[in-house]
Amino acid sequence: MRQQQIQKLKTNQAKTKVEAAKLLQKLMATTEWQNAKSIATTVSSPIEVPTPIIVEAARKEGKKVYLPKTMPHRQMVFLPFNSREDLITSKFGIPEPAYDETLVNQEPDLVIVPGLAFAEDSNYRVGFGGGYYDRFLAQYSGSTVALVPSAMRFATADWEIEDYDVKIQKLILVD
Ligand SMILES: Nc1nc2c(c(=O)[nH]1)N(C=O)[C@@H](CNc1ccc(C(=O)N[C@@H](CCC(=O)O)C(=O)O)cc1)CN2
Ligand SMILES: Nc1ncnc2c1ncn2[C@@H]1O[C@H](COP(=O)(O)OP(=O)(O)OP(=O)(O)O)[C@@H](O)[C@H]1O
Repeated sequence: MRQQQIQKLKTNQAKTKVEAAKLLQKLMATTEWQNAKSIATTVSSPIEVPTPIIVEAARKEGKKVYLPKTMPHRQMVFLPFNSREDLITSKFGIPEPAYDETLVNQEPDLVIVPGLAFAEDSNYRVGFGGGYYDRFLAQYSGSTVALVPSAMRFATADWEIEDYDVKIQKLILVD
């Protein structure tokens, strides 16, 4: 399912990019966004919802922006995003902040959760399969949202839901 979905997202890259602007507008209208002083997002790959516009919007509103860094044992920590130049590309090809224990923040006010597919009726998701977000979200108590372009949207989960899967609090959908 994951491989099939990656292919679909590749085919729909241009459409996802167009929809991203609308998704950001809807995100900015939520109370979760408006109340957040700190937000966590990712450095998007080409098949994902582009995140530079999210970072820009957050900065403009004075919100602190955090990015994930993957750690041993499939752990993930969030570190401040200051400049593109400070990021180090991981072995998975994703630029990440450098590790600094004193800067880790595992409770940003709002986490924008990435994924490959989202179920509209249950808010369950499929990610890249590392289990990083499921492990993190099991410990996290703030707000979670996901930006869902049409290519990631499913009326219901046609995949297996596992015990460790964590629902996203709010899915932002295109009209
Ligand atoms: N843009 C973005 N950044 C992100 C995520 C994401 O979904 N999107 N993540 C969301 O979680 C984390 C990284 N997720 C990962 C998920 C899976 C694998 C993974 O399966 N790696 C394989 C090697 C690749 C392969 O299968 O060939 C492995 O560990 O064996 C790595 C990272 C943190 N950063
Ligand atoms: N809270 C957890 N504790 C221990 N193991 C976990 C936990 N959550 C997930 N896992 C393990 O991680 C593996 C990957 O999970 P899954 O396939 O749901 O990843 P994903 O949600 O698609 O990926 P990601 O969260 O990185 O985007 C599973 O094999 C599962 O056993």
